[in-house]
Amino acid sequence: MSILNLKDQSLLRTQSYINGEWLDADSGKTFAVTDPSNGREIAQVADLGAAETRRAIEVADQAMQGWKKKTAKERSVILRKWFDLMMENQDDLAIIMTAEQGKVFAESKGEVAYGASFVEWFAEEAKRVYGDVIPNTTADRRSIVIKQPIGVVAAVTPWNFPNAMITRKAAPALAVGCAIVLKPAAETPLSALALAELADRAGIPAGLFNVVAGTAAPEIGAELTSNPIVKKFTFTGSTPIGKLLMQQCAQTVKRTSMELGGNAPVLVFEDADLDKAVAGAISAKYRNAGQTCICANRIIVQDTVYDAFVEKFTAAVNKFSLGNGFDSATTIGPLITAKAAANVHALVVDAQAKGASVTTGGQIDTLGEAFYQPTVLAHLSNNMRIAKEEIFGPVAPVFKFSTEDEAIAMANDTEFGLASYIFTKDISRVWRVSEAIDYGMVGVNEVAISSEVIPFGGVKESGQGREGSKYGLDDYLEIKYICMGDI
Ligand SMILES: NC(=O)c1ccc[n+]([C@@H]2O[C@H](COP(=O)([O-])OP(=O)(O)OC[C@H]3O[C@@H](n4cnc5c(N)ncnc54)[C@H](O)[C@@H]3O)[C@@H](O)[C@H]2O)c1
Ligand SMILES: O=C[C@H](O)CS(=O)(=O)O
Repeated sequence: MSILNLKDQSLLRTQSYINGEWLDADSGKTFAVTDPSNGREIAQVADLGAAETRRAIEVADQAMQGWKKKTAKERSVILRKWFDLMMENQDDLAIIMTAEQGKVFAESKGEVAYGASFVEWFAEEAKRVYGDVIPNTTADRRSIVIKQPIGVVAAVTPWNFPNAMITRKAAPALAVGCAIVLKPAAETPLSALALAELADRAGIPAGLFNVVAGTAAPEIGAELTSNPIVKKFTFTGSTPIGKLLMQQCAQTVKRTSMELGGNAPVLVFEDADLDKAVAGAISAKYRNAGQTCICANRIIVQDTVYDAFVEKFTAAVNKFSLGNGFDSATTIGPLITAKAAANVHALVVDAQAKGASVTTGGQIDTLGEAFYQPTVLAHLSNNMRIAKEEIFGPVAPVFKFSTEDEAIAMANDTEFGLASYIFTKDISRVWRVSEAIDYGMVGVNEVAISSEVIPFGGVKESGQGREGSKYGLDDYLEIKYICMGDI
């Protein structure tokens, strides 16, 4: 009996979806999915492993042979139906997401729409996969370029966006004619399985979209990264795991896409609109309780406006309401686990021990061990762990700089390079700083930078490849050059 009050209870799937069928684990084992806000069990989910993963890859290869021969328009029509079904079931998908991931319900609804937008976008982009006719160097031949689906795709995704991180991969892969085998995070499999249910209803043929849920991530991952049938491996998650999986893919020379960790700076210059900068930094820091890859990880403010910024920012943080994501009064939910909250607290304790001051928050909340108080730290220094590590929680360290060159140096003093944000009214400074900082994405006086139409991705150890936008198809296509003689 489900504890979730869904309009359509059949969206709550607990078996994996392989070759168009709902399957238990070979072992019969299951694992618990729990609500982070109270530890209550939501469901027992079939706990699959490497053997089932291998079978999923094999059926994906078979299913792809027919799918890739369909026209882009035929694939587009089916993907559009998947989009329509996601939006028709937005509330139920959001209930499932808040229950297993903890995010505020309004954010869950937003993520479902965001996830659906990738399906809508790539249903259209599929019809614009163009080739080239190359003006040749000799008159007796013609050279053309065509683009073809890369092959069976394997995907591994994180718990923090349990819908959108899946469709951001599955939609372009399916759009160009690939099949995909997905391993979602064990913390949030129900969102992935609900997507599979809707894919089935949309008429996505059996074997094309396969979801293998399980707790044996290393074993499932080993199969996905080593099986020679898999031609593309796409990962969204932490940088350490991304590096490991890239190494595993090397043995079969798989093409990889990596969407990894971040350490986003927010640079606030003295000429910025301070209220706009505070509002932007608040949004960039505390979305999803600070558990996004592009969250503000270091807020870096010019010394002449530092005290005013900290005062305004702290006042805004004190307006947050910590609580259960289903409570309409809640503006910040729990972290994914008690361990996550303890990890965040360790960063705060380390900073305080090295001289940081807490202007608000700074503790695991009495609401429960997964609840971390919205926190602001001032008087930071570069020797603190929080200056270098991805916080992944609702803690805002506010650093100070004096000159533009110092701000750029501080922003670049990290192995990460995903998102960054600049607040200034000086248009010359916008260009100087945007071009000087080493990041895949730069928000200028704006932090809501993500959508399906933009190339999302990072540089350095934040990953490789881009998801979304017209560039998002490239990761799932191979270029073929054909030279035609006897002209
Ligand atoms: N760049 C982006 O677009 C983006 C988006 C979301 C999250 N992230 C990053 O993801 C991290 C948070 O997510 P997380 O905690 O789920 O990350 P994680 O790396 O711990 O796990 C991500 C996925 O990898 C799986 N995994 C873990 N170990 C594995 C192994 N040995 N073999 C195969 N699979 C394995 C997990 O089960 C999960 O499905 C943060 O670093 C965040 O910045 C990046
Ligand atoms: O956490 C990573 C997500 O990609 C963030 S966003 O929702 O795409 O901005």
